[in-house]
Amino acid sequence: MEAKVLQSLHLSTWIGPDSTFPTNSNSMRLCTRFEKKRRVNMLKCSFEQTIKPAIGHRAAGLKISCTSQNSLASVLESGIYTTEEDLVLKKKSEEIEPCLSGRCIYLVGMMGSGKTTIGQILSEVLGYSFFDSDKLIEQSAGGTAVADIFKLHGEPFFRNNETEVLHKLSSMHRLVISTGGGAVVRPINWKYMNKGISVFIDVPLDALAQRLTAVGTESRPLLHHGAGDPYTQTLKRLSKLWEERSEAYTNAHVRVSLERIAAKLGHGDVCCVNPTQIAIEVPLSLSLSLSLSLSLSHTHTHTHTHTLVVKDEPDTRLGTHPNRRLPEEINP
Ligand SMILES: Nc1ncnc2c1ncn2[C@@H]1O[C@H](COP(=O)(O)OP(=O)(O)O)[C@@H](O)[C@H]1O
Ligand SMILES: O=C(O)C1=C[C@@H](OP(=O)(O)O)[C@@H](O)[C@H](O)C1
Repeated sequence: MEAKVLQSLHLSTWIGPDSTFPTNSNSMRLCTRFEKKRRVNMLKCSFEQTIKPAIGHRAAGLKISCTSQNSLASVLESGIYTTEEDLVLKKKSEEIEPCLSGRCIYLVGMMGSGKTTIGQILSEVLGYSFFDSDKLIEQSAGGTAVADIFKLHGEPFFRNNETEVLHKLSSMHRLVISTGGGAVVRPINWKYMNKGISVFIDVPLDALAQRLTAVGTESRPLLHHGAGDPYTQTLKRLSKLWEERSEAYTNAHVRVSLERIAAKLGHGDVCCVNPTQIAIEVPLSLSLSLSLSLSLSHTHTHTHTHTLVVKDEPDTRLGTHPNRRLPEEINP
């Protein structure tokens, strides 16, 4: 990343990639010939997170300060740097956005699969608004946290509110919605989510357990557990929920698989895949699904008008990606 930053600011002529080394998470020092020639003993680049502090969302403000002997630092150059991944995401999102016709994107997946993190990134690049259904439920309960709603009123009360929130959102447009992990279980919720396009973020359970153990399970009442190793307990709870729900996730129009992304990127471990890399896969999967729908329409109808099915009810027969049709009408 550092070398690319420098190149983007045309500093690479005097600072090569081999002359950089990180100092801490948000800065690096540069040792260069420039340093000797101009009697500058340190150059320091500060990376300032300028957009959202989501993991992997690495657009950064770059400020290069130059400290010479016995003098104060001065700013040499500054600019906004965006990683190559951010640019790919932006491009792919811009390509798919007109095909969405304002339809909402519903992210579904198990707890901790990154729906909120990825949803925020996606909404930004699509120019959509972002909603987290859990937050809306909390608002409708007067600011009571999800965990407390479960404790005070029980799960059925929470689920009714969840359905109500999804009902309200279903009449809206240009939203990316992070749904709760259990929203897929009620068929009525699919009736609402199928007004838009649903994307299943599929993350292996052990990776979920690692993430959720790292952040703590306090805010996720279905993962509360008693004694025992937290990782093992969390994995056990997730496995049970997965048994109950895995089929319901196949109702989504497309599936984004972390294992597949990791394999594509040559990572042995799904934990190496950052949220931007996952977000890129959403427009990619959608465009693949759209073009498949298009070719299927060509094959089956031999006409130039392609009407894609709007599904009001869950249909597990079709499964997910790549054959599930999107609720989209395309007129090429
Ligand atoms: N690709 C990723 N790699 C590592 N950690 C992630 C990734 N995506 C999300 N996380 C972390 O996992 C936790 C759960 O993410 P979140 O977006 O809240 O999931 P969800 O909304 O699906 O429950 C958060 O702490 C988040 O920072
Ligand atoms: O899986 C579930 O049933 C739940 C997931 C949570 O949302 P996240 O998936 O955003 O953690 C939240 O809706 C509630 O704790 C129940």
